[in-house]
Amino acid sequence: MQESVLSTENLKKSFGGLVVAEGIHFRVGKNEARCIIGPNGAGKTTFFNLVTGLLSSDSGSIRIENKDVTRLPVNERQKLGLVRTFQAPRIFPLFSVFDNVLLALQANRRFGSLIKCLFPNKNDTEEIQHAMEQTGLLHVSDRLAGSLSHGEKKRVEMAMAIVQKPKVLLMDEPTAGMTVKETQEIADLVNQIRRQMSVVIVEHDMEFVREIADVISVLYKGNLVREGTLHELENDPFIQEIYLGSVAL
Ligand SMILES: Nc1ncnc2c1ncn2[C@@H]1O[C@H](COP(=O)(O)OP(=O)(O)OP(=O)(O)O)[C@@H](O)[C@H]1O
Repeated sequence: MQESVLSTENLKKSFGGLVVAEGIHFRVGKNEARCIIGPNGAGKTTFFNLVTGLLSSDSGSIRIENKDVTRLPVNERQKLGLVRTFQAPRIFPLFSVFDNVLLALQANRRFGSLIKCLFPNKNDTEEIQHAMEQTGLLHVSDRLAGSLSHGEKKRVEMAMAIVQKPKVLLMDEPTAGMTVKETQEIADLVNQIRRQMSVVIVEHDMEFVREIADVISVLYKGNLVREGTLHELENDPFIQEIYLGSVAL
C-alpha cells in the first residue's frame, strides 16, 4: 500500500456531550485529491481543526508521513508541510497581493525573516511570481488584496498556501460564494497543483467534487461512514438517505 502523506488513527473529539469525531481513521496518499463531504454539522470543519492543530483531540493520533504530530502546535505542523485555507479567505487586505504571498513564504522561516520581508532576494521573488502565475494573479500583483473580488481573494489565499510548498493542502469550502466561472478556475487550479502536493477539500458543490476527487470521504455525525468514488456514493442508499432534505448528491 502506498505510504500516507497524512493519516489519523481513531481520532476522537467531543464538545461536552456532543461527539464530533468518533474514532476517525483517515489516510491520504501522495498527490491524491480527496474531498470530504457530509451534511451540515457532520464535523468536517472540526476534523480540519483537529488535523491542523487548531483544536486538540481527546484521543487518537495524527501523522504527517511517519511523524506523529498529534501534540504539535499549528505552526509546527505547518513547517512539516500541512497548510490550510479557510472558508472566508484569510489575507492581509491592506497589503499588496505580492506582499501577502511574501509574508506567507516567510511564515515558516525563523532567521532574518523581517529583513527578507523588506528585501526579498531573487529566489524568493521568483517563487512568489511563480505562485502568482499559477493562481492567475500576476496582473494584480501590486493591487491591495482587500480591493480584489471574492474569487481573486480566494486565489491570493491559495497562492499564499502554494508558495509554502506544502505536502498536504487542506481547503475548507474553497468554492463557497463563487460564480460558476470562478469555481471552474479553482477546479482547474486544484487539478494543476495536485501534481506537486496532496489536496484535501471539504466541499458541498458536487460538480466541483466530480471534477477533482479521486476518492470521497463521507462524514456523518462525527463518523467517517463511507469512502469511495462519486459514482459509488451516488448509488449508495445510505448516502442518499443522510443527504435527504440536505444537499443532493
Ligand atoms: N467550539 C465548539 N463548541 C461546541 N460545539 C461546536 C464547536 N465547533 C463546532 N461545534 C459543533 O460541532 C458540530 C460539527 O460542526 P462542524 O462545523 O465541524 O460541522 P461541518 O460538517 O463543518 O458543518 P458545515 O457543513 O455546516 O460547515 C456542530 O454541531 C457544531 O455546532
